Amino acid sequence: MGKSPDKIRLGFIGIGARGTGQLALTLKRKDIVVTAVCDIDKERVANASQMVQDAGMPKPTSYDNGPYDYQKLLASNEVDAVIISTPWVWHTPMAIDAMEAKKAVGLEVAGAFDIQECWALVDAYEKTGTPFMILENVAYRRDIMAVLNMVRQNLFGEIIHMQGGYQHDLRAVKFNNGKQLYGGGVEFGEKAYSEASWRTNHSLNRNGDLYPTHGLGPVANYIDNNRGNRFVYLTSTASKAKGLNEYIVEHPKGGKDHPNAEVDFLLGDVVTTVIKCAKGETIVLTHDTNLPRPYSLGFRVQGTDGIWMDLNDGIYIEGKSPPHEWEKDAEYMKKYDHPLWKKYESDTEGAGHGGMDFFVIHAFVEALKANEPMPMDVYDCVSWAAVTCLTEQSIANGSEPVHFPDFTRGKWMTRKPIFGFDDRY
Ligand SMILES: NC(=O)c1ccc[n+]([C@@H]2O[C@H](COP(=O)([O-])OP(=O)(O)OC[C@H]3O[C@@H](n4cnc5c(N)ncnc54)[C@H](O)[C@@H]3O)[C@@H](O)[C@H]2O)c1
Repeated sequence: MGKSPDKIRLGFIGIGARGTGQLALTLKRKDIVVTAVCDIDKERVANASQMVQDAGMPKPTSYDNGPYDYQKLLASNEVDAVIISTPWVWHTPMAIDAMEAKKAVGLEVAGAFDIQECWALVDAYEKTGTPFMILENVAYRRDIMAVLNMVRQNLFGEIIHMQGGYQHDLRAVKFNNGKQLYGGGVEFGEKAYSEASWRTNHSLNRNGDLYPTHGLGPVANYIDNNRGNRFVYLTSTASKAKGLNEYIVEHPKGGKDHPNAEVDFLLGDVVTTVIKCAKGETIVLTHDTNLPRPYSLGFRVQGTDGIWMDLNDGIYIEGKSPPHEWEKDAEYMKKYDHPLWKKYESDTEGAGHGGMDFFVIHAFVEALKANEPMPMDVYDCVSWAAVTCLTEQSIANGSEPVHFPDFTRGKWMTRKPIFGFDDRY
């Protein structure tokens, strides 16, 4: 990969809300140097460049010359790896171009548009052998990793059923006034800023689970997806779509006469999906981003000996817990705390989303330095992301069952689980 002896030379493609956060985290590390920054927004590039210099690194090369300037960054020999944090339509072309240019890829999360796109990612990875990691941060949440320990130590017995989802009131993310990140107006598309300028269009035109990985990635690791198990088929059902319209009509900057009050959003407010796995488990996945609600990913893990849920911080283990009563999970969380969290707790301070964002960058960089497989790889990425286009298909056809392709081409039967087994990353 042509890396410098002890430092990975990183380029950032897309330095908006998420990319800036990832950049700030990365700049705290002594084993990376940020050599290139790229965005179509010149201000964001200038800001990122300044952040890099303020961290004591040399001025990175700026790529801000339009939507394809990232290809120049990829062609340069000043980067070993890239972090891609762009709008969803760019993920696959950028990741494929990066793999072909032999730049290791850390890719932000998204859902897929179609199955061909998923295969194109797999093919590029298999053809080039370039390291690829999907940056699914929730997999590293502290309770999620403690429960991974519990699952592996058989606390719940044989796993039967799991739940998770993206249950996050995004109304103030999907609409703003074109000037600020969250809220302040009911504009989307060209008149809006950050995610409201692109993400909301997906709610307008698509009906499916648009953001599956935060809910699915963590539980997929519990059942060794693509490593002894795999998703076989799903069925999906969408509720009616009302929340976004109501938000526009009731917003002080909106109202029933605002042009956006006429817009018909296709995305059902609550999309519920059931995934059936090869080893017989079921997973219920929820996408719920258009209605008032507190944030909760709604995890549940249930086996022949017990159950855990995050919503009530509750656990019940038959024979250990008082009969038919939830116990609070705090003691279990301490007892089963994952070695990674014990080891790196102090490094997680200030990292986003309760510290879990530290681990996802950490894993990417450490696996690269060690020249070892990424803990969440291209097969994980596509099997989770495929949920989006498969749910669109299921919903469009009256909740019909839709089969997952076997993206591993049979290797799921022999691949060994690696996520969370290593106390380095
Ligand atoms: N893992 C997480 O917790 C998490 C949190 C937030 C966002 N995300 C993901 O991160 C990604 C980015 O989201 P965001 O919130 O930063 O959005 P954003 O709109 O704030 O940032 C996207 C950036 O990409 C830039 N861009 C667009 N086209 C480009 C191109 N062709 N070349 C270079 N730059 C380009 C935009 O100018 C913008 O600065 C999305 O996939 C989103 O789902 C993940």
